[in-house]
Amino acid sequence: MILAEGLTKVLGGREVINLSFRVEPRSVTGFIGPNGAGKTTTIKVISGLLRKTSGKIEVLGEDPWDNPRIYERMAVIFTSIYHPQEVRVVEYLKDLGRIYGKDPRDIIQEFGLEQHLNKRLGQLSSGLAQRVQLASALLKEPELIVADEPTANLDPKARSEFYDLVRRLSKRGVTLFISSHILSELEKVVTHVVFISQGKVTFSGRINEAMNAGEEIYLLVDDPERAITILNGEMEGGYIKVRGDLREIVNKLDGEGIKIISLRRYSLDEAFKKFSGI
Ligand SMILES: Nc1ncnc2c1ncn2[C@@H]1O[C@H](COP(=O)(O)OP(=O)(O)OP(=O)(O)O)[C@@H](O)[C@H]1O
Repeated sequence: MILAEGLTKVLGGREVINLSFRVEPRSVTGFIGPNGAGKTTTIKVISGLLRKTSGKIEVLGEDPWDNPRIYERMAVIFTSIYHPQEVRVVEYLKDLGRIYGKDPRDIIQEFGLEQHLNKRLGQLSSGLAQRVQLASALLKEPELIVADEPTANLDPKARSEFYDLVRRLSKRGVTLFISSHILSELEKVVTHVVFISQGKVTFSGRINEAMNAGEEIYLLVDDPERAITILNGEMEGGYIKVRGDLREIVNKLDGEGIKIISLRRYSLDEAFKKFSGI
């Protein structure tokens, strides 16, 4: 769906990205990196808003700068909605519906926008604006959605609604490429990740490969003092961090009558830090 090979972009005389990665069809791929890593620059090159400096970029099999026709098959979503603020939701969706030859009524219903149709785009809360943006993106029935920090301005409830939509779209077969640094939620929806740090890819692959790279296991137990001694672990936050075979660890605690309240292996955040040497 997206293929970058030695893709570079020079801005202000400096090479800000130099990347190789691939986005598999029907995946939900998280594009993860700290501020300034080059996510927005990469997404602008993918969207054909910026021309690459060198290397290869293919989106739906074409170079996005030379083949604007691919935009009929993809949608790009940014943190904020870039459309005339005084236009009403209903006019906006109807206009787009006319362009793409689609009746917007089903989408309006699916996205629960009926009671917001007369609001102007400039009046919408961030969550609602993001919902309208996604609804409008779907009017073209895209095969690929590229989203740059789509949840950055959203509160936790709106973020969780956004990720529910991502799951639904993914079930329909849409490929999604989503940049973010809010990893705790992205972790629940992505199938693949591309980690980027200082313009370079530090890991690219399936999420389980990224998560398996962690050797630590984090445990919340009802008797941490005793568990630390038994397992030779250390406290990290409220959790005990241990290394070793998961089954052996659980058996040892069971044998001592220590109850495990919660257990987790690794988070996307920790995987990112490990791969990026942070
Ligand atoms: N027009 C420009 N001229 C010069 N340097 C730029 C320009 N645009 C971006 N940069 C630099 O390129 C680097 C990558 O920026 P980019 O916005 O792509 O990062 P990002 O990962 O999206 O970060 P953020 O999460 O803060 O948006 C940064 O160091 C930034 O300062």
